[in-house]
Formats: sequence, C-alpha cells, structure tokens
Amino acid sequence: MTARGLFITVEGGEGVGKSTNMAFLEERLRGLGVDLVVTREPGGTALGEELRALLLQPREEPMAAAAELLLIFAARAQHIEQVIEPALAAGHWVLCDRFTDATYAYQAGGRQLPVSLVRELEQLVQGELRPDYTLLLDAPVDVGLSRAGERGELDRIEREQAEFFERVRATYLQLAEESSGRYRCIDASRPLDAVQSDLQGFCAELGQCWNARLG
Ligand SMILES: Nc1ncnc2c1ncn2[C@@H]1O[C@H](COP(=O)(O)OP(=O)(O)OP(=O)(O)O)[C@@H](O)[C@H]1O
Ligand SMILES: Cc1cn([C@H]2C[C@H](O)[C@@H](COP(=O)(O)O)O2)c(=O)[nH]c1=O
Repeated sequence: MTARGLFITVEGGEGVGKSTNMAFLEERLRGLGVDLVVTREPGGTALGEELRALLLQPREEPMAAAAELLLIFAARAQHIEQVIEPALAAGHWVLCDRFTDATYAYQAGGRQLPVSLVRELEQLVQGELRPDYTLLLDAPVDVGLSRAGERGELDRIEREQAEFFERVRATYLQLAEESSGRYRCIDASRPLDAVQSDLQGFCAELGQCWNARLG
C-alpha cells in the first residue's frame, strides 16, 4: 500500500519571506527525492485563483468579514478535493503556502470573527485533514510590512492597519504554542542565510520523519 504523503504548510504575516523561502524549501525537498506538489492558498486551482483575485483586489465597497471567510473556505474546498487529497493519497508530499492557520490568524485574529465559526467551517470543509507540519516564519510586523511595501502596490489585505497585523502575528504565535508538535517557528527577521540554515534543518527533519514512516 502507498504511504500517504506529508502535508506541510508555510505560514506567516505579510513580507516575512514566504515566497522567497517556499522556493528554497521546494528545491531542498525535491533534493530528498520525494514527489512534491507545491501549491498555495487562497488559490491552487482555477476556481481558487479566481477567488484569490476577488479577495485581494482593492475595492471601493468594503468586503464583509463573513463574505471574506466564506470565499476563503470555498477556495479551500475546491483545493482539497482537486489537488491536496488526491496528491496525499498518491503518496506525494504537498507543500502549501498558507492553509487554515491563516484563517485563524487573519479572519479570527485580524478581523476578530469568532474562532468557533472558523472551527465549524474547518470541520465541514476539511473533515480530518490537517497539516502534518507547519513552518511559521515570524518577524515583527514593521519588519514584514516594510519588506512588503518595497515590492510595490499593496493588495486589499496588505492595506490593513498595523493593529490588524499585530493580532495576526499574536494569533500565529499562540497557535504555534498550542500545537508545538506540528509547528516549527523560525525567526524570519534575521538575514536570509540564517533563516535558510534553519530551513535546511527542517528539511532534514522531514526526511527522517518520512524514512520512519516508510519503515
Ligand atoms: N530574511 C530576509 N532578510 C531580508 N530580506 C528578506 C528576507 N526574506 C525575504 N526578504 C525580502 O523581503 C521581500 C519580501 O519577501 P517575500 O516576497 O518572500 O515575502 P512574503 O512573505 O512572500 O510576502 P507576501 O506574503 O506579502 O507576498 C523580498 O524583497 C525579499 O527579497
Ligand atoms: C489562506 C488565507 C490567506 N489570507 C490572506 C493572507 C494574505 O494577505 C493573502 C494571501 O497572500 P500571500 O501572497 O500569501 O501573502 O490572503 C487570509 O486572510 N486568510 C486565509 O485563510
């Protein structure tokens, strides 16, 4: 029987270096010789990418927090059915740039929607599916926002106030503490080579976990 693949998610606030380090992780994990599917949320399917564009486009009409939450879970339902579940079942690893921890951080933490609402939708849309490992790239909000700002125009969510992102960061740190078995937290405010040296250690740990799973 094929061993189910590992589901690895990468999380963090704006500008912490997710994109830069996703590329690094992808290269190192492929180097381990595993079949890897790299994807992102919101997105990862044609429908999901359309929903992402709707979510991130600045708009005059404010988006209701509940509308934002439901669009995110709609994209996630499609992503799970079309990409994530089939890949894991076939024994591929899935490396996903953000998943439901982002919903806890941004919609429950940032937007202050009830956590119970996120939990109910998580159960409805995901059933038992949860990440095996979550890498949190953590940096002070001002460090991330200034890096994100250097990239050019800000999207709808990046335009939020600093207090919103402080709540996002605090929620991520709380999740990392509550789920310390699954989380690896990396100080992303350091120079890139220090961050990537820790990422290298994380990849080695994943390789060992996989070998143990294969017996
Ligand atoms: N450790 C680091 N030290 C200094 N600069 C960094 C570091 N990591 C990333 N950067 C730079 O910060 C900027 C933002 O990085 P990146 O786009 O990877 O962040 P991100 O978290 O994916 O952002 P977002 O999620 O908002 O798209 C880029 O210019 C990148 O080169
Ligand atoms: C999955 C997810 C994402 N978001 C927000 C977080 C970011 O502002 C954008 C995604 O863009 P990035 O390139 O990954 O930075 O969407 C959210 O609010 N809730 C979620 O569940």
